[in-house]
Amino acid sequence: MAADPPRQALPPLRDVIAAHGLQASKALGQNFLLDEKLLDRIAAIPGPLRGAHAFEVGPGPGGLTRAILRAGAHLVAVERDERCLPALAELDRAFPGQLRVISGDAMKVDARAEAGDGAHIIANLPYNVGTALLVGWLSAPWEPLPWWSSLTLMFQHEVAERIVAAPGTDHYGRLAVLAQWRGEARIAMKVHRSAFTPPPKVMSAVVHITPRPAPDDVALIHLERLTAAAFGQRRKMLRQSLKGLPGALPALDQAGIDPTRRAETLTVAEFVTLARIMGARIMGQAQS
Ligand SMILES: C[S@@+](CC[C@H](N)C(=O)[O-])C[C@H]1O[C@@H](n2cnc3c(N)ncnc32)[C@H](O)[C@@H]1O
Repeated sequence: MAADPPRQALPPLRDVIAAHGLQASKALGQNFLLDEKLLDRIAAIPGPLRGAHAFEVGPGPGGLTRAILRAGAHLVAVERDERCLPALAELDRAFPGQLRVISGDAMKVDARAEAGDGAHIIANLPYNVGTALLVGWLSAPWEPLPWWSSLTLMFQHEVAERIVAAPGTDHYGRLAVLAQWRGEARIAMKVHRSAFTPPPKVMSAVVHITPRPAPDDVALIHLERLTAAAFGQRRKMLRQSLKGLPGALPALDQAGIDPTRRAETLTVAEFVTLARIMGARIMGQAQS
């Protein structure tokens, strides 16, 4: 379906940055994307957005914001840098009724309350809070799905690799287990550093995550404790790294997992099985 034209012609993003004096701030992780074709491709990753709700962190001068609005979404965008607000107000006028901008820190905003259930989260994330925001969205209650429909998020390439990593690879760790327990995670697009203004030191990638229904008998807390202990000493055998975690060694035995294996060799399904057994044992002890 063709993209919605804005009600009034939009100036090129480079001119928006110049007109509003938006010198990029390193402290705010500002690396802007100005190529509108690239931005339209990113906004297309979640699938058709016409009439959908979307939530964006860090719209900045509004490049990705425009693309999401052109795709027909109703968007709530949270921006910490007040210098960007006039540029975003221009977008509000160009796409009337589609955009609501919240001036503030995304770490303190209740995204679910602001964007509503079913929203697609789409963002070129500031690198300093990107992982914390992701973990927050992945840790949201699953009932049996989370409140959001999908996550389309730009990270530094190394972080993207940690999210999608397979067992037995160097990047496999807590983030991979959490993301892949909760959803289907894939790298949807690699983005060269030269696409950004100013260019960051490293390459970037867009990760797309769609949620899968959570097994209702595994509590996040058990999976977190397990992966923290196991990957805290990732080169050690599980019988060593899990020694201090109550219930973990009997759970290994019950699951038939060789205690001489190392954390990085366990599949996400094996971690989930262990967490389920640990949780059941703790519940059983509490009831006896
Ligand atoms: C990588 S830039 C992306 C800008 C724009 N979306 C783009 O793609 O060109 C990150 C943006 O997040 C904003 N930001 C940084 N920390 C933030 C926070 N805690 N809450 C909300 N926005 C934040 C920055 O001001 C900046 O506009």
